[in-house]
This record gives sequence, structure tokens and C-alpha cells, in this order.
Amino acid sequence: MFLYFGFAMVAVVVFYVYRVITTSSGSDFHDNSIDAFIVEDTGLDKNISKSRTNRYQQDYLTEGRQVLILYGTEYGCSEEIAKLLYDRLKRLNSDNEDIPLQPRVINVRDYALIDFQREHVTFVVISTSGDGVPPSDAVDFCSYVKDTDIPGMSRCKFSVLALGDSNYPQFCKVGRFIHERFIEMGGECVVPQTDVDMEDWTVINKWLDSVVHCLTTMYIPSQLDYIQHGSITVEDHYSRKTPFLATLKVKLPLTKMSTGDDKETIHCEFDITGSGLAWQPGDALGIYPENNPSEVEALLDAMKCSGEEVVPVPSWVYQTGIKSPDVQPLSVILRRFFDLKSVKVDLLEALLGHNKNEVELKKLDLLLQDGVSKSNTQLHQYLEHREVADVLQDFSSHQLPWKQILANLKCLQPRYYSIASSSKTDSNMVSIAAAVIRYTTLGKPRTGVTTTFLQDRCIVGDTCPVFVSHNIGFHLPADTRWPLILIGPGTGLAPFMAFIQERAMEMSQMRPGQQFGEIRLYFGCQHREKDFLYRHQLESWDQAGIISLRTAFSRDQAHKVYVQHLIHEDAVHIWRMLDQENAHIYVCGDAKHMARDVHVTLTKVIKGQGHMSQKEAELYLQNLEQNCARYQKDVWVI
Ligand SMILES: Cc1cc2nc3c(=O)[nH]c(=O)nc-3n(C[C@H](O)[C@H](O)[C@H](O)COP(=O)(O)O)c2cc1C
Repeated sequence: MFLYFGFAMVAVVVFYVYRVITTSSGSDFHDNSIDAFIVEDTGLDKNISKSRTNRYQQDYLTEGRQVLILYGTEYGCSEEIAKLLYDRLKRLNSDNEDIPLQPRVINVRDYALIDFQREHVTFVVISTSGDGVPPSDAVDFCSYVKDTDIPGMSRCKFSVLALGDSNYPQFCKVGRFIHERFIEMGGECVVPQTDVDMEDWTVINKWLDSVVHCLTTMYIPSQLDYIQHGSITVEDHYSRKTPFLATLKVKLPLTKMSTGDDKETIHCEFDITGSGLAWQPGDALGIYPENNPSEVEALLDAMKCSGEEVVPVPSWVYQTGIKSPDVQPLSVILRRFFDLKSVKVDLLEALLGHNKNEVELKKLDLLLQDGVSKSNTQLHQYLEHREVADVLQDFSSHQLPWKQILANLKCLQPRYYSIASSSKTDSNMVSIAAAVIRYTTLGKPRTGVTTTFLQDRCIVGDTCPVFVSHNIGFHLPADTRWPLILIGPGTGLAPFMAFIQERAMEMSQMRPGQQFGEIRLYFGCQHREKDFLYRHQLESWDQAGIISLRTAFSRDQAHKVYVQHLIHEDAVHIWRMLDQENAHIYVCGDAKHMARDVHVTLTKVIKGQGHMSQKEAELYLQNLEQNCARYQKDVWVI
């Protein structure tokens, strides 16, 4: 079995990577009318209110052919697919007089309720997060699958749908791992294990079709349900589905801006007193934003709506505990709950079905003729630069009814920011650093939803729905003697602010005999005078001997200097820390360039200083990462 359980040592999520292109399940099993959208809840079922029933976890009182659908998700897509599968299996029953199929959808977090000896067929939909780690809720399940020969698995028929993104080196690692282990335990794979790259719905739908087809012919013995669905976890603490309304207490610029091209980064502090939210350095804060009102206006214009149309609040929206009306004006619904930026291919399909204008029909046909997969570069390039309002403007000759437009929008997701403060310093205040995103496409100014929400639309004293996302593979080592090599250019510095604050606090309360290893911080940005984030704090920690600060200002001299150049300069020192002092390396920030270049440089350092071959140096680093939890990454692809 491959070396998988690098959980403890590899990265997890910081920022939600904004996906420009998202598609959804085909209209073959989606009723796209607004009433179906709202009443039947075709999207994520985020409603966890105890008083409302969860149709995906109903108790079956009569015998039936049970099908277990397990999901593990960080951002909700796997959950959505699991529920779509459930819906399709339920629909099979209406065509079939036979013993009913009894699907049940369970988050792998609740795996302890499952007796695999009583399961005959199991489908798993699971994503990979961080740098090849399971979603936070799925960590225990994956450890269980790794460490246990699950009784009953040898009789179980199964299939795994692995969600991922091929931009990450550990593509679909978690789903592939589950598949391998189920096979090792003697399970029978009934639909080939399938990798899904960037929520490619062509692939997802194909897998769903194969699963449904397979179940129509498969023998599944009839039995009574053994799971009491009432015992399935109901989250009653503050979480993604039930965020806490935190008050923005502090907002400060971290950069100096003199031209429009200068970086704009802000520091925000939220008061979470009374929430009971707990975090460790390395964890992230999830924030639910609101859309820019001018973008809502632009969309309303394109929808030919006033914004006063009354719309039922979708059942999947997050709950803050404050009773809100069951219906809201369309303008409010769009501002708070729908993604106005990423365009679902479903919307183009709906436009195609409705349009009568020959030129527009031809254009839509061209875009959609090669399907929705990643290989349809024409479609993806088109969507990459367009928001929902742009698409509606492009195909405006026959107005699609607004309810149909709404039914083809994606829900607004929370965004994640590394927490930049230690709860040991103040457990009621949580800080983040956010780079404000503004850019231009098609000659139109565009904005990042959450960062401009915080910068332009939130004032001190306002509240925002927040929750903590635990980052299991990116935490400080338990022993304070072990030195830290922290590499975090730009906002990659944020989690290290929490790391250092925590260590500084521990140093100030040092116990007799307690020792502290060196904390060596590599920070980089363009200009010392403009975007040296937390400069005064870092310099004062450096002067106090709490950290050794190394800075790379890429544009302050004729030639570019980046953090990896400093690491190379410090080769002797770094090698001593690694070889003799049990140093732990942490990397946070851009995965594609920075983390890759840092990795290459570290390999060179190990090769040169450790007198190793290239292969030996690579294995050394791999061992630190996968077996020792001494090389941890918290990286993202922009
Ligand atoms: C911060 C971050 C890290 C990710 N890391 C990986 C990874 O290591 N390997 C991979 O295949 N996909 C990775 N992904 C992609 C997710 O698996 C993909 O977006 C998936 O569709 C999410 O499914 P979910 O919504 O069910 O969690 C990552 C995504 C994010 C935002």
C-alpha cells in the first residue's frame, strides 16, 4: 500500500480557490424550475435544523434493498453528488414495483454507526484537500480504513468517486486510497474508480449513470434498516452550516498604496466572544461574504428584474440562529446566497433551450458542442472571463425567465483565511490577513467577493458569519525544543503570525528547564516600504531574539530576490537545523510557483550539504513530509 498517511504532515486548506468554471448535474434529473429549486432543494442541503426532517437520512421502517452512500467533503461538492445519487435511486423506485431501493446518505464523519457486515453495496464520494489530505471531517474515517481490516468488507460491492484537481500534485489521493484499501480487503468494485478533475460534471454524470445502471441489474438482499438516523451527528456548535455572527472589531491596512498597481492587503480582527470557537495556529477562518450591491444591480438589469420580486429563502442556506423571514426580495437573495461570478454550464444549456435568435443559438451551439469537460477549451476560455451578468448580456435576445436563471446559479460559498493570531494570546479575538482582489477582464473592473466585502462594505462594528476550519496537517510540533523553518511570502505569512505569537507567549511563561528551538522565518514581498506585512511586529520579534527574520524584497533591486534564494544562501544553517536539531519546515502560499521552487531549493540544500545524490535528497525530503510530519505545506493554486 502506498505511503498515504502523511495526514499529520502535509498541508491543508487556507483559501478557498475560486473556481471560475463550475458546472452542475445535467438537466436529465434536475428540475430547473424555481419552485423545484426551492421546495425540493436541488442544491446542497445545508439545513440542519433539528425540527425539519432530512430526507437524505430517513428511517426506513420496512424491508428494502439498502444502498449506502458515503461522502467526505471540504467544500460541499461531494455531498451534493451523494445527494444527487440518492435522488436518482429514489426515483428508480417509482419505475419499479419490486422491493424498494433504500439509499441513505451518510457523512464519513459518522462512520462509527455503520456495520459493514450488514452493508451489501457502498458508494463513496470523497474529495482530496490541502496537499493530498482528506477533508477535515474524513480524517478519522481514513485512519480507520487504513488501520482496520473492516469486517464484512470482503462481501461488499462498492465504487469510489474521487474528487480533486489535477493542478495539485496529489491528485485525487484520498479517493484512490479508499479504493485501494477496499480492494485489499476483498471488496468487489462494481463501477470503476473514477477521478473527477475540477468538478467535471461530464465525468460525474457518467459515474452516476454507471452506478444507477449497475444497481438496476444487481442483486441486493432485502433487509431491515439497522441505522437509527436520529443518532447521526447534528452539528450544534458553530460550523460551516451554522456560522457564528462575529463582530468586526479592527480593520487596518497592511500595505502602503501609491499607485493602482500596488498590493492592497488588510488585517481584520473579529470578536468571537461567547462562540466557544477554538482554534490552533494553522487553522483557518471561514467567512461568508455578501456580494457587491453594484454587481447585484448589474445582474438584476440583465435579468430584467426590479429586485423586489419575492423569493422563498432556499432551504440550504446557512443558519445563524437568528430567525429570518421565509421569503426575501430577489435583490437580498442574490446579495447573500448566490454566486454571481462563476457560471454554471447549466445556465448556457438553459439559454440554448430558450433562445430563438440564430446568431446567439449558433454561438451557444459552438460553445457546447464539445461537451462540458476540461478539454472543451473554447467553452472554458469563454467562461473564464465572464460573470453571470456578462453571459446573460451576451444572450439577451430572448429573455430567460428569472426563476430559471436563479435555478441555474451556484450558491455562494464561504472563503477561508489562515488565522493570524494565537488563541493563547486572546481566545475572543481572531485575526486574518487578506489580499484585496481587484482586476479587469473584458474591460470591466472585477472584484474578489470576500476581500472587497471586508474592505469596501464591512465597517468596524458590523457582523459577519464565521466558523473555524481545522487544518489537521499544519500545526506546531508539540515539543518547543524543535526549531521551526517558516516559509511564507505574501499572505502566506498569516498562519506564521499565529505560530510565532503562540511560541512567544510560551516563551514568556517558560517553565524551569524548558527549551525553545530557533524560529527562522522567511518572508518575501515586492517592496520593503510598501508590502512588508506586519513589519514592525516581525522586526521587534527579531530584535527580541524570538525569531530570526530573513526577508526577500523581489523588486527592490535590479535582480529578483525570492525566499528560495535566501534558503539557498542559508544552506549550511538549514542543513544543521534539519540534520542535527530535528527542525520542522512549514511552507504557506502559492503552490504553483513558490512552493515548487522552495521544494527544489530544499532538495538542492539537502543534496549539497548532506552529500547525497538527487534521488537520495528527494527521498530525504519525502520522508520528512510523509513519515515525520516535519515538512508541512499549506498551499493553494491561484
Ligand atoms: C486549498 C485546496 C487544496 C486542495 N488540494 C487538493 C489536492 O491535494 N489534491 C486534489 O486532487 N485536489 C485538491 N483540491 C481540489 C478539491 O479536491 C476539489 O476542489 C474538489 O472538487 C472539492 O470537493 P468537495 O467540495 O467535496 O470538498 C484542493 C482544493 C483546495 C481549495
